Amino acid sequence: MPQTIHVPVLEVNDLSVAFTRYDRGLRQSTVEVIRNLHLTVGRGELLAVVGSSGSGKSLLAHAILGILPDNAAVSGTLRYEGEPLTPARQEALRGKEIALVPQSVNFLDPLMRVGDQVRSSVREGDADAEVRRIFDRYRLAPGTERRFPFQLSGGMARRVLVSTATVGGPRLVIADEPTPGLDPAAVRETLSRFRELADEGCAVLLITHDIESVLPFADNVAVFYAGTTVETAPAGDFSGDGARLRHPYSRALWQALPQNGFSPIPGVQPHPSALPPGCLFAPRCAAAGTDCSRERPEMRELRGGTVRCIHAT
Ligand SMILES: Nc1ncnc2c1ncn2[C@@H]1O[C@H](COP(=O)(O)OP(=O)(O)OP(=O)(O)O)[C@@H](O)[C@H]1O
Ligand code: NI
Repeated sequence: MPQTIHVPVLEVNDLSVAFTRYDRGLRQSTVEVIRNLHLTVGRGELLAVVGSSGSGKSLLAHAILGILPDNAAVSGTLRYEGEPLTPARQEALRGKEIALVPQSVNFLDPLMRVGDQVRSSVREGDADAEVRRIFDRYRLAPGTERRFPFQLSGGMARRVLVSTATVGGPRLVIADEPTPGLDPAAVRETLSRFRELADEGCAVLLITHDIESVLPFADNVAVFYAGTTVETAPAGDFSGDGARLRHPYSRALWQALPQNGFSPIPGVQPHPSALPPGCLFAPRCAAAGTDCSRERPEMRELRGGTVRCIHAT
């Protein structure tokens, strides 16, 4: 028997995303908003991506799908099922094998009945039957098909977005903040659906602010800070006082939760156009020494996860 080689569904290696701005007349400046970003998601894995607003989570999703605006320059490598994810492949797979649950319900076409929107994402089989099957799965009543987006509640619109993304049987689902504005029961319900997709063999990348809600459903967590990953950890490492976490920022995020004492982190995340030298978190880090400001720490493996901090043990 040939040995099974474990290839991740998605591999992101040294990704960077920069935007070119034309300030005034011919003056042009480039701002790098994502850099040195690494992550992998495997079959059956739910990877939660957490980090504060503006840390680059949505841009990562858009880079994977190939839907960044024209003034964005991307470098690094993306691999899907072991093969480079070229723009042509992104276009061919987008909305099919690779599906996005977008951050905003405004992605629904306001002038199109929701049944038609979901139907257009069906890949094989009887389209009407597939739409009924997926609506049933996400507890959307049959009459929902004929409604327009403005006739849906926020929670229903979210479930329509999930239906659209999953009706075609994707192998990689990227959900960008799929639960804002939902009550706690609806949040758990939505997250358990993503867990189900992972259990069926899908690779799921779930972007969220709500680290606490996602933990029971996630296998691993990638922590973003100022446009890069500072740590990847098994979800179980987010527990107790956070001692098992590797990066001071992950620990700070964890300790900022109300049930963990609500200790806020002093300072703010640096703007992409004014990054500090060395470690990006150093100016806010209680454990930082002068050595932290010398160079950008490399991502390294540590205790079953990865970390970008020279002092982590
Ligand atoms: N089209 C653009 N041109 C220039 N800068 C941009 C553009 N889109 C996003 N950015 C910048 O890139 C950074 C990352 O944005 P992104 O939307 O990925 O953050 P996010 O982590 O998804 O935040 P949130 O949690 O608020 O959704 C921000 O500083 C943002 O201002
Ligand atoms: Ni976002």
